[in-house]
Amino acid sequence: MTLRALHDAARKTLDPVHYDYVAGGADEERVLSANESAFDRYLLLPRILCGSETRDTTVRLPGARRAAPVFVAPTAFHRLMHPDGERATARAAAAEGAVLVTGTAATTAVDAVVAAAREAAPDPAVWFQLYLHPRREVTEALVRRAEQAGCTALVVTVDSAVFGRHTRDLRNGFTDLPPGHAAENMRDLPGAPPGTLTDIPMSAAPTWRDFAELARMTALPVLVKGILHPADARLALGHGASGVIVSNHGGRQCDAVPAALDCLPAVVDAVAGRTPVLMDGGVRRGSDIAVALALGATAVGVGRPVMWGLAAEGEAGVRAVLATLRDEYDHTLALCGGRRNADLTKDMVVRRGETR
Ligand SMILES: Cc1cc2nc3c(=O)[nH]c(=O)nc-3n(C[C@H](O)[C@H](O)[C@H](O)COP(=O)(O)O)c2cc1C
Ligand SMILES: O=C(O)C(=O)c1ccccc1
Repeated sequence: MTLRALHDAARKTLDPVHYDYVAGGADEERVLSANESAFDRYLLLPRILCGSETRDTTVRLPGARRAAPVFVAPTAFHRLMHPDGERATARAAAAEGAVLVTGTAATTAVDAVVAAAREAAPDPAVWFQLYLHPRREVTEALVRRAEQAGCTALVVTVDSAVFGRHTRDLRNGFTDLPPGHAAENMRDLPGAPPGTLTDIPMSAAPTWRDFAELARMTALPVLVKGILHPADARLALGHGASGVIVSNHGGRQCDAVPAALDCLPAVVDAVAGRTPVLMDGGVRRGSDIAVALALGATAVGVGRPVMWGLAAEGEAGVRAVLATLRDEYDHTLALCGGRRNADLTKDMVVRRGETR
């Protein structure tokens, strides 16, 4: 099954309101389309007669060596996609050797997510995504839940001082989760009772002080997700971040920002090798992974494709998405004369219409 076929199958099986929730973006959905079309503006310039019969696509990330430079980006409410929800995603990611970033908005508690991953592989890598909460004790309780569950890194999302205006959800009147579904990690924590789309309180004015405080709360590596400006990448390093994720939240927050891929090179320059630079947004095929790596990314995240695989075929569908991306990437690497990820360098990408 190709990613496109899984997307079509998901669209057919899902409640159209839930399909729209995942597919949609903010406002006029300009950034949503820009993320994907940015990849069409870059082309690969392969090197020849320098390849290898077998390639090493493994990647070293904070707290984990993984099979391929692809991770599952944090997305909310997997049980809206499939009854097995996050457990299926966790088993699939672990079996395929990919990092799973599970998050505060998961419909399965983080300890159950890590337990499911461990059923599929002895040494999975599950990271936990959270927001800076208005109340420090809520943030701290989530950090302890993630640590106790066995997560190996934290991801703090910093592009969501306010919820994005999701046009399709507003049009569809989608505000509450169906009965029996909730943001399980929020259970028994102060704040609104779980059950609505927006019941995860987020600080409306988070600061670097709050971030640094969180980083000091834990011995786990902490990555910052939602960096677009190179100066913020430098600040992240100065405040104890173990990695940055260039992301515009899949076009679901500010609808007037550049494509994530277009923000990558300046962040890579600013970080200058001091920490891994991850990116997400619009990655749909193996050659997209190769382009992002050539532009300096250590690994790329996928959000919606995983949701479509989950909706279409549960665990098998997520495995198909991750395996397809890895195979396509390995194939592209071979065609570019690469033996390992680091062989993809900046001189091997050109803008459409240009050559070296
Ligand atoms: C349905 C949905 C829910 C999301 N929920 C979260 C979330 O809870 N936390 C977060 O940091 N990012 C969230 N994101 C953003 C993703 O982590 C990621 O940045 C984005 O989906 C990447 O773009 P892609 O879908 O084009 O791969 C969500 C994205 C989608 C589509
Ligand atoms: O939908 C989203 O993009 C998202 O990030 C989110 C976060 C918390 C609760 C629900 C959705």
